[in-house]
Amino acid sequence: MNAIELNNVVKRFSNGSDMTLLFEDMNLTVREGELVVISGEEGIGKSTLLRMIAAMTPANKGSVQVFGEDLVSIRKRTEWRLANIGYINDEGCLMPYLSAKQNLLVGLKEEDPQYAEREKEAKAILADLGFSEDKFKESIEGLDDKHQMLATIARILMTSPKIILADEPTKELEGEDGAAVLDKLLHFAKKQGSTVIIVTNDPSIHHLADRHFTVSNRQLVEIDKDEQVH
Ligand SMILES: Nc1ncnc2c1ncn2[C@@H]1O[C@H](COP(=O)(O)OP(=O)(O)OP(=O)(O)O)[C@@H](O)[C@H]1O
Repeated sequence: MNAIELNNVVKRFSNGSDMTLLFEDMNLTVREGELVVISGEEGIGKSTLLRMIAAMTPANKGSVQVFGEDLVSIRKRTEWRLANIGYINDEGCLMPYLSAKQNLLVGLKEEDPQYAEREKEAKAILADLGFSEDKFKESIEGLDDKHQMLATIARILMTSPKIILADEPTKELEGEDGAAVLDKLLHFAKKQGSTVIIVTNDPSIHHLADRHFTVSNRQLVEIDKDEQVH
């Protein structure tokens, strides 16, 4: 089954008399479970593409479908997003004064019947991502960049999203740290059967992708694996 299908999409933004045309007759099909990487110059529309798939901004023309559902017809967007999409970026979706574990359990009270089960899951995810006991009790703002990003990923993984959209997830991390974080994310995504789109210009990630695209002439162009520079 196709997880994501964009057909003949036009996307533009108007700022007063200025108009930015980002995509024109753009098409993309991503199969369930696939890992797609998108790279390209700054300002070319990569984040906007992810935001269209997450129903955060609409296409001006054409259709965007996720698991066969046209995003135009979705009524409760926030609920739909929470149920289907895990969106990772460096703006962070975590509360800085809470610990990683508390962030994973936000919305649950200790007396809730499902608390114990969810707490077990949270601990297992954090431990798998390499958190030691004292690290997952540390407040988010007390963690280093790598563990902050891992905590963000853990929060997303707690919801077992069908689709993970990651916008430059390793931008703030140095070489090996970035690779280690990404390795964890991809390992979990595979385990959960999630479909993943990663926007990144980090060449060390490109070879991990099932398919790699860039944006050229307002369309997505697939880069042949053999042409990639490592
Ligand atoms: N909500 C908006 N209103 C107006 N213009 C916007 C809006 N969102 C994005 N843009 C413009 O669209 C262009 C593409 O932005 P986008 O963030 O999608 O690019 P990008 O390829 O992800 O670049 P970067 O690597 O800098 O994040 C930019 O010129 C940006 O200013």
